[in-house]
Order: sequence, then structure tokens, then C-alpha cells
Amino acid sequence: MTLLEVKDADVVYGRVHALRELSFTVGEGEIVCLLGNNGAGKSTTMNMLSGLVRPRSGSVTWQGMDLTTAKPWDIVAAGLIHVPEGRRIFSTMTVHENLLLGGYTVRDQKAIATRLDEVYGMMPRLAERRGQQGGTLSGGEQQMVAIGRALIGGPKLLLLDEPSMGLAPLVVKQVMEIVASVNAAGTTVLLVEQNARAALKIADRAYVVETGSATLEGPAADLAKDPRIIEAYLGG
Ligand SMILES: Nc1ncnc2c1ncn2[C@@H]1O[C@H](COP(=O)(O)OP(=O)(O)OP(=O)(O)O)[C@@H](O)[C@H]1O
Repeated sequence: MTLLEVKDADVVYGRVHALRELSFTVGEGEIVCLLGNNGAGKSTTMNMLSGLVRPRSGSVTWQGMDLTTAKPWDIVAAGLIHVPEGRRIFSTMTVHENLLLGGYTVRDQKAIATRLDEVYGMMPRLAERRGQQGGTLSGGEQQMVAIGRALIGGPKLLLLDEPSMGLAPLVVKQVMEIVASVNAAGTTVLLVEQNARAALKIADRAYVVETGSATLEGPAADLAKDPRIIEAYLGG
């Protein structure tokens, strides 16, 4: 079942046409990846889905809700939780306090406690470091906190922007494994990545975004073998 449908979305910043008739869908339970080079429009797409940027034309629908007019807080309440690029966690707050921030808008305290247990179960490194300040963590650990904080909010669709950015290959693998286990536990994921190799390993489907449009789409396993992808994104 399709949960999210973006159809012919155009976003313009002054003279920059960032999205041009961008169309893609995300189905329930999927990991869908948007691949693309710098400036392709990936972060703009995530910002559009969170209500931070409005399309000039086109439609963006989440389970019948029009995301082109919805307020950002209503979008969060509808279950779309955004983990922006750059691991923005609070450096002077502990891991535990950072995670708790993800439950700021959640009324059900029992749900928060259950999700905290799930996050610590899924990421034992965070459990070991729960009293440590955010600023003292490695980049990979900070990324885990950013993902964990989003999970405390109980996402239906996790919007993950470049989680692998600046991480060593082994850490990228660990982060991608976490994303795969989040998905296996029932959360649908939209993953934006420049690291096509890592993303295609865990994604079900992927779209290539070039100058604001989706130019290629298919099952991740097929795209990983596509000569055009190998040449442009896998360094082949
Ligand atoms: N706030 C803004 N004002 C003006 N132009 C912008 C703004 N944000 C993005 N752009 C431009 O829009 C285009 C798409 O940018 P976007 O950040 O969405 O790309 P991206 O695929 O996420 O790139 P990267 O991988 O480098 O983060 C680029 O040309 C960028 O310079």
C-alpha cells in the first residue's frame, strides 16, 4: 500500500529550480532510497516532506493528508519524523536527555519508556553511554543518537538525510544495519544517500535524483547491477 506519494513537485528558491516535477512513492514497510549527487535536490525533498519548504506546484500526499499545506507540527503528529543531515544533537546534554527530547510531543509516558528500552536494545553503545554528553561522542554515536531520538517519537515514516556522511566505512555499515533493524521492527524509511553502495544494500527500492527530477527507479538489487548506476554512483 502506498503511504507517501509525491507527484510532479516543483520547488524554487529564487533563481534556483531545486525540484523539477519530482515524482516518487513510498509503500508501507519499505526502505526507499533517494540517491543523487551534491545539489541534486535530496535535502530539499526531505524539507518539503517535513513542511519546511513548500512546493510551487505538484502534490505531496501522506495517507490522504496534503503535506503541501500541513503545518510542520501536524506532519510530525502524523508520524513523519525527520533526521536532518549533520547529526544535530545537543552537545552539552547527555545521550539520555537527547533521546528524551524525541518524546517532547508524546503524551504517553509509557510509550516513551518502551521506546527508550527498544532504542537501547537496538543500540547497546548508546545504553553504555547514556550519561555521557553528546559532544563527547564519535560521529557514528552521534548519528545513532539522532536516529534514536527520532524513534522515541514513534515514527511511521522515518526521513533519514545522509546518515553515512563523514563516517568511516565500518561505522557506515553499523549505521545502515541499525536502519535495517528499525525497518524490520516495522518502521517505513525514506533514506537519502550519496553513499549508493551502502544504501542499495539495505533499500528495497531506489530512485536516482538528478537536477531535481527522478531519472531512474527500480528495485535496489537491480539498480546495484545497472551499468549507469555502477558508473555514476558506485565508482565502477
Ligand atoms: N535555502 C536555499 N536557498 C537557495 N538555494 C538553495 C537552498 N537550499 C538548497 N538550495 C539549492 O537547491 C539545490 C538543491 O539543494 P539540496 O540541498 O536539496 O541538494 P542535495 O541533493 O541535498 O545536496 P547535498 O547532497 O549536497 O546535500 C542546490 O542547487 C542548492 O544550492
